[in-house]
Amino acid sequence: MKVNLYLFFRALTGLSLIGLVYLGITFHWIKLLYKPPNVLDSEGNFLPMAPWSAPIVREGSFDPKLIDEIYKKKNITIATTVFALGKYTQFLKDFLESAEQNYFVGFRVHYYVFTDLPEQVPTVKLGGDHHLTVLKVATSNRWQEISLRRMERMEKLIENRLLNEADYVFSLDVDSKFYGRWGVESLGSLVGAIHPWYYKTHNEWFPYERRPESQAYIPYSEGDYYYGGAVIGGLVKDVYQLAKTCREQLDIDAANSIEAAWQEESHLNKYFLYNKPSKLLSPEYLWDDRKSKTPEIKIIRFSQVYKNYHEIRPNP
Ligand SMILES: CC(=O)N[C@H]1[C@@H](OP(=O)(O)OP(=O)(O)OC[C@H]2O[C@@H](n3ccc(=O)[nH]c3=O)[C@H](O)[C@@H]2O)O[C@H](CO)[C@H](O)[C@@H]1O
Ligand SMILES: [Mn+2]
Repeated sequence: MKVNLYLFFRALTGLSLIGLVYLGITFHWIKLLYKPPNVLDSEGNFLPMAPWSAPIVREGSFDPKLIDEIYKKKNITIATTVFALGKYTQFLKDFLESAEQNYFVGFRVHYYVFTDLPEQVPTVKLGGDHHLTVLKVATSNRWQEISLRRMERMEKLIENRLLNEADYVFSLDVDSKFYGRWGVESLGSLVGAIHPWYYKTHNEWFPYERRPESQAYIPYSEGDYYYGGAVIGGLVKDVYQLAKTCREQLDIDAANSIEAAWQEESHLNKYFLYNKPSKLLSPEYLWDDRKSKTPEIKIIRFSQVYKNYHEIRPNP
């Protein structure tokens, strides 16, 4: 009898422990450090701000004429890096032509086109005070490598040139097209764009890097927004810090033979988690042609164009 009671209590303790672990796993949101922010309000419109008082730029949050007047007096230069390696040179024409219709029209823009195929860079007529420099880089046979090496190349370009040549810098994906105004309203010291596929997703389900072995690791208990790797911007010195830090973290991962789930985008999200952007761009500034327009999107300004991954990437 005594033995049975003992066994009974042992079993009870064991089961309770299993139960607690199960509850712990199921409800790990209990451990959240803070309530994850929403992107939309109860009526389904974009909220005006992130909970650290950073504006979320969207249609209606600025007066284009007024804001242009303010910035005209500042005589600024906006550097823009764009990478087109291998078959991605085919995107340059639409990217540049649509940029010339919509991107910082009336302001000084300097595009830096990184490519392994300079002869394939199309000649596009640039508007007044828009300039373009082609920079030749080595070919790579892995798309992941091409994408993540953008951090290092941006870091070096800033070190060597941009500190003297520009005030702000944006890094943009080339497989994209401008459909609407993208202007000075997007400027800030550190700027990130909310990813079009994840702004209605709870932060537990964000595709952050979840393996603690990677420098891009973000635990399930943290995270506020999911930012797209296709748009990074800000003051030259702030973007320099970002690019340098991400490049260092990517190097550590490479030395440990680990590649984050979404390469530099994962490292960018880690950086933005602990160095919050001072301005967020709503998904108007980073849409996807494959995604139908939703009611909260009043205008699509910049969008990823459709591409057949198997045909254009050097490797699966
Ligand atoms: C919308 C968005 O946020 N997209 C991000 C996403 O997928 P994406 O599917 O948008 O990645 P992607 O194939 O467009 O590659 C990113 C960029 O790398 C360049 N490239 C890539 C392959 C190649 O053969 N040649 C070439 O030039 C090009 O500038 C391209 O725009 O995840 C990537 C992770 O690595 C990047 O963070 C992208 O920015
Ligand atoms: Mn892309």
